[in-house]
Amino acid sequence: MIEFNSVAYGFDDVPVLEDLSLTIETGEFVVLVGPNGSGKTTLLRHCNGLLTPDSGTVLVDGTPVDEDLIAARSTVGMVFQHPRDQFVAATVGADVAFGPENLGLDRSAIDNRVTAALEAVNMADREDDRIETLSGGEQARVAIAGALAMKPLYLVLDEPFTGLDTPARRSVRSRLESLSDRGTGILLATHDLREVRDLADRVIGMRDGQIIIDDTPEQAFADCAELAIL
Ligand SMILES: Nc1ncnc2c1ncn2[C@@H]1O[C@H](COP(=O)(O)OP(=O)(O)OP(=O)(O)O)[C@@H](O)[C@H]1O
Repeated sequence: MIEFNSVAYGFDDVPVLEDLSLTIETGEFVVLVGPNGSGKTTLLRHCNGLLTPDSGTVLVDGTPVDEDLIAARSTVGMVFQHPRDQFVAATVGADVAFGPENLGLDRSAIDNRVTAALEAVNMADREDDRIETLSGGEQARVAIAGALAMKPLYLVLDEPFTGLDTPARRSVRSRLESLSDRGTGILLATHDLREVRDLADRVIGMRDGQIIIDDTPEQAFADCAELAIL
């Protein structure tokens, strides 16, 4: 379970999140929507300690994130908005191996994780490909594989469809669907609720750093239209 308890956060004393409380259950598929600047990315970055609350707490499976960053980062995988900014190596295999290598695993365990993560995103046998030669959709899937290689219980994705063409969106979407089916909790921020409405268990709508909708996809879709937050 990822828990936000009365979290407040500001940049340079400008408040962004205010008294925000939220619980995401293990295995849930939660979609986060809201206008530009409503605080979605800021919220997501608290899930694995990239940002620390000014007040309040964020807990992952009961442990405050800032008390055990390694545990939080192994449990919560993060896929950023522009996958290109996330890559640390020139080839697919080396990039996906980077996280497990930092866990100090032995080579065969690392290789197994890389193979499984690439299989999960339909990129098996592409380990030697150079990242710069991949399409946008393939890069998005490699970024997801990099997070999966840490065997996270939760996957947090910030606008994973941005800049992708239709086939690539479909492909990322179907990967997320199968991960969710296999029990990975997913928290995904998007501008386009339609894209993932049928995958979501629950939709959270934000405005001005606060949660104003927390409902089933059907109800939330209607509320988003009414509140003009999409
Ligand atoms: N590094 C930063 N320094 C100062 N202000 C920031 C920083 N990052 C975000 N902000 C501000 O915090 C507010 C929330 O931004 P955030 O990126 O969390 O919103 P968002 O809902 O993810 O927006 P978008 O949909 O455009 O990505 C905005 O007013 C933004 O300008």
